[in-house]
Amino acid sequence: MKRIVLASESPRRYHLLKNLGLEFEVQAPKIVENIKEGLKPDQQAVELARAKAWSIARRLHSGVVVGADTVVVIGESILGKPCDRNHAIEMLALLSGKRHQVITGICVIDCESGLSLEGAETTEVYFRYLSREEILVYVDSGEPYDKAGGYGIQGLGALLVDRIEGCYYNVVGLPVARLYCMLKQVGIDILARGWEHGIGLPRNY
Ligand SMILES: Cc1cn([C@H]2C[C@H](O)[C@@H](COP(=O)(O)OP(=O)(O)OP(=O)(O)O)O2)c(=O)[nH]c1=O
Repeated sequence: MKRIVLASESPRRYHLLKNLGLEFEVQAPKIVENIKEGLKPDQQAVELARAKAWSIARRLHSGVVVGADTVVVIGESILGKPCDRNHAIEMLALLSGKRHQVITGICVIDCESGLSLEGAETTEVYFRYLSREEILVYVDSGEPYDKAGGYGIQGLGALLVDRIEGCYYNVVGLPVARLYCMLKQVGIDILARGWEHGIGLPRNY
């Protein structure tokens, strides 16, 4: 069984993988998240996912490393995490009543063969019109700060979202179905592993 290393400090990515019944290790990626000029948003997300994965993979001789990076895109702007309260308020005001894209880049590296797979998944997210009051109350919940675009769809941020098109898990930071297909290409079948270990919903769920 190949060892899997998640190159991420994101608690969301950890829980999404854990929910699939996967055994894996976590190592914090060591990169400075510099955005290169001239790259399209999906290319930027992949570039950062690749840098995170390689920062761990270059020290390993075996196993498979997974890196990911999530950005929010609205028009020409790419939103990362807000740096302070005003920045969070600004981001949410920008997203209010509009459609934006959440893009997660993923990179999977098989350390033994050096094979590297990468891709970007896009989900369209439509926000409700948010009142100033709603934005302020939401920001003061503290939820926006460690999240791209300044919201978390998996938490109170669900109340800001009218609807989405595409993968929900992609918005939370890891498109698990896409990752499943990538891991299969390096010889890891999450579905079969979970089944072997009796992971899955109870019959009457
Ligand atoms: C839009 C959105 C983003 N996010 C999160 C997912 C990512 O963790 C984060 C974007 O930051 P990232 O830089 O992609 O990841 P990270 O810094 O949290 O973790 P690491 O680099 O160690 O892997 O925003 C949510 O949790 N919910 C949401 O609805």
